[in-house]
Amino acid sequence: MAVGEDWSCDANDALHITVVQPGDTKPKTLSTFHPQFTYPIFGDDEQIFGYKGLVIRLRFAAHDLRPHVHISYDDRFKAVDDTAATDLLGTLKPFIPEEALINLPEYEKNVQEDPSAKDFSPPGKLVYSYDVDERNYEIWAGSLADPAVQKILDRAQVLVSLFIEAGTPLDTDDPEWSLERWTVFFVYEKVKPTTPTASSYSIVGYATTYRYWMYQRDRSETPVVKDVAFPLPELKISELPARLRIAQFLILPSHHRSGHGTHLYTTIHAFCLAGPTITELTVEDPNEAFDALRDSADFCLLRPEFLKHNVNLNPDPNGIYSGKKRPTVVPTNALIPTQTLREVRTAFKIEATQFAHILEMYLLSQIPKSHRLAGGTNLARLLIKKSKADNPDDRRYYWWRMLTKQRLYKKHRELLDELDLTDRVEKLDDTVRNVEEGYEITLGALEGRLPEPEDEITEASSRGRGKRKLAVSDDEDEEENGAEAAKRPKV
Ligand SMILES: CC(=O)SCCNC(=O)CCNC(=O)[C@H](O)C(C)(C)COP(=O)(O)OP(=O)(O)OC[C@H]1O[C@@H](n2cnc3c(N)ncnc32)[C@H](O)[C@@H]1OP(=O)(O)O
Repeated sequence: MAVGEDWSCDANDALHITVVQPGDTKPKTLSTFHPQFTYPIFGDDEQIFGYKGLVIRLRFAAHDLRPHVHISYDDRFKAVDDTAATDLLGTLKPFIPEEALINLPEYEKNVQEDPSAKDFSPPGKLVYSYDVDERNYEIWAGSLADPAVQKILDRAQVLVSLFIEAGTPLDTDDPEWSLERWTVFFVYEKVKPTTPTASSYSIVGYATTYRYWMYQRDRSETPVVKDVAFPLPELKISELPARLRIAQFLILPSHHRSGHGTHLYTTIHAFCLAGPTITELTVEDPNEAFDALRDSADFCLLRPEFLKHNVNLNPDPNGIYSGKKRPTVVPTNALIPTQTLREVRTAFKIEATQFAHILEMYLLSQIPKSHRLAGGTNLARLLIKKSKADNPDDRRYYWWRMLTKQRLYKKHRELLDELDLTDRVEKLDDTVRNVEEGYEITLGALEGRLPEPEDEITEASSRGRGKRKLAVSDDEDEEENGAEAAKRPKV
């Protein structure tokens, strides 16, 4: 319909997100950017009907995220029968706090003359400080049961719909015991105040995390019906064994690719390590960019441990398979030190699938590139020679593919078993190749950035963490298939 085409505009272009701070006489813009998505607000087509020259400006004060919505346009479609311009305020209202709807001069006055700005400090406790390019940043963490945390989070929530695909804002009206499960991390830049009354904090990003009860069955005990006194003693959620799950993770576009996401992630991981009842760190629906960030961070974290323990693939597992006899199973325990790896995984509280990815990536990196697909190795030849290849690095690469295939097969067994043998083999081959290519991208990005192995071993030793066992054993499957396994789209 011609009317519709003329009067429609792209919602992502129309929406401008602006971070403001006090200026000489009125608030000034610190940064401005467009959202990545608007479909949760304006529908799948991300189109707004009925305006020409539409600008929806969503302002946030840099320190406390005080919000404001301002709508302007050159022309508006006059309603014809049932066809009318989108009700912008009505559409936006469920996503923004009521306080954002005051008039612009009043908002600007509130920001410019905010009497509490000078003494503002982010909610929660300061947990980490760092510098990037001679600018100072701080990470603060607080419970969602804290009204100060809730206030900033409520103001920030619309950003979830605008930047995190399939992300949904949290319900901060939940009962207190439930809110207490949540810890929110805020990243702020420590800035020179722009006016004598302005704040010295400017938002960079934030993440929400929650404790997720972890069922742990003591297999040595036979379940029995117990005679317990009623009522039961009150349980404190913080005292129960739990996984910590990252729900929403966001760095404002004006601060992307400066390492803030990595600092935020490693701070959350450190919080997880310090929590005596937290057993593991997991992530809810990570996207590709987050996976890349997490893989690099976890690789840098675990590599010194792997080096310290001389983790590598045994090219001659037990010596028995290199002879004439062809192995019928992947000799996992003879290929990698599963006991040590389980200890490392437990000590570092890394979720099983993620640990397997990092381990595979590390083992791959220990094979010289010329013996990997990325370095042009002769795969067809290797697939004939298999574990009997002459060169130990070729055998390592052969076993690397087998180990990775074993994990992939266990993970996708149901799906793969539906295929006939030829298709199954082909599918697994394709998948292992995709996985390998993904690892090569991360390894390539890290190349030149990692310290020398000797320096890393010293660093790992001085950290002195505990240990136990992992890998691609059947026990791991049980953990992965539990309701608590992270929903990773990655294989
Ligand atoms: C659980 C969830 O919430 S999943 C959703 C995650 N959040 C979002 O997607 C919201 C919008 N995006 C963001 O907030 C940010 O882009 C983040 C959180 C994904 C990344 O934050 P940043 O501060 O830019 O990450 P950081 O600078 O630490 O980058 C670390 C590494 O992650 C990877 N990475 C970061 N962003 C991207 C990207 N867009 N695409 C691919 N890789 C990326 C890179 O390997 C990068 O290292 P490099 O810059 O040296 O190449």
